[in-house]
Amino acid sequence: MPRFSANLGFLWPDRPLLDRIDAAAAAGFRAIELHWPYDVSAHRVKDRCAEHGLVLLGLNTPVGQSEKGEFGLGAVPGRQADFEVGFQQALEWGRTAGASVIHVMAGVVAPQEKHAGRSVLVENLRKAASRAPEMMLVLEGINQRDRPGYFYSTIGEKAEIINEVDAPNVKIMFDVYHVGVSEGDIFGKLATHLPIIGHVQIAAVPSRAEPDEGEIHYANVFRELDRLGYRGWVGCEYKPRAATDSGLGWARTLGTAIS
Ligand SMILES: O=C(O)[C@@H](O)C(=O)CO
Ligand SMILES: [Mg+2]
Repeated sequence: MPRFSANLGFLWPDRPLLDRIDAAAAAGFRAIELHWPYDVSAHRVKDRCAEHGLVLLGLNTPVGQSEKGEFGLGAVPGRQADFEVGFQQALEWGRTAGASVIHVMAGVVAPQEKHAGRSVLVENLRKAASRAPEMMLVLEGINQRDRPGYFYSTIGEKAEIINEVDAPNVKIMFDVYHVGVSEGDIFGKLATHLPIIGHVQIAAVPSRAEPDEGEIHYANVFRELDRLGYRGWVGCEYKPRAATDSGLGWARTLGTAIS
């Protein structure tokens, strides 16, 4: 069965980041992943993870100007210089904290700019990948219902970009929730793209709650990941229905364990 990581962007939202790390350890998680931890000291996060023996996986590049609707800058024409600054910030924070993964966020791109956005993203990724050879850079499609206009929502689009970038440390973040909402055929896509899948995330479809309700039977997804030989982490990136701890029973219901 998979190894689970607690996504502290969504789990234990009622407490500060360092307390969320304590909570993840107390719940039995052996790894954590973050969204945008930049207002917390990377040294303190590193120390707190070390206290609990937790692996810190990764974080996201900054969103840019969220008040203007930006949600990442990787594929946004004209914002290359700001992307570089943001990537450097993610890299420095991640290196200091001991992370090994950076989710390079592509961003929202107008339909008429998509063609240019693709070249921008490929170029940005090539530079980023060579600047951070020890990090795995992951690309995630976000479904159009949650984030209209996001640069990509399908696994195929990301696979094409990765092929074009042609760097060994650029991979897919396969968020089963987004794939389920956007296109389905989870097993087919896992099998086709397994060699370039660097990280997996889960949540119920369509609610994005604990992975024990809705359209996807996650016990089967976990078995399929095992059958395919996936050896990476599975990030629990769901929005708890109520208190995070009271919802953790999903693991036992699905025949697995958090740790
Ligand atoms: O799926 C998501 O939304 C996240 O993985 C993310 O990093 C951006 O919000
Ligand atoms: Mg995700």
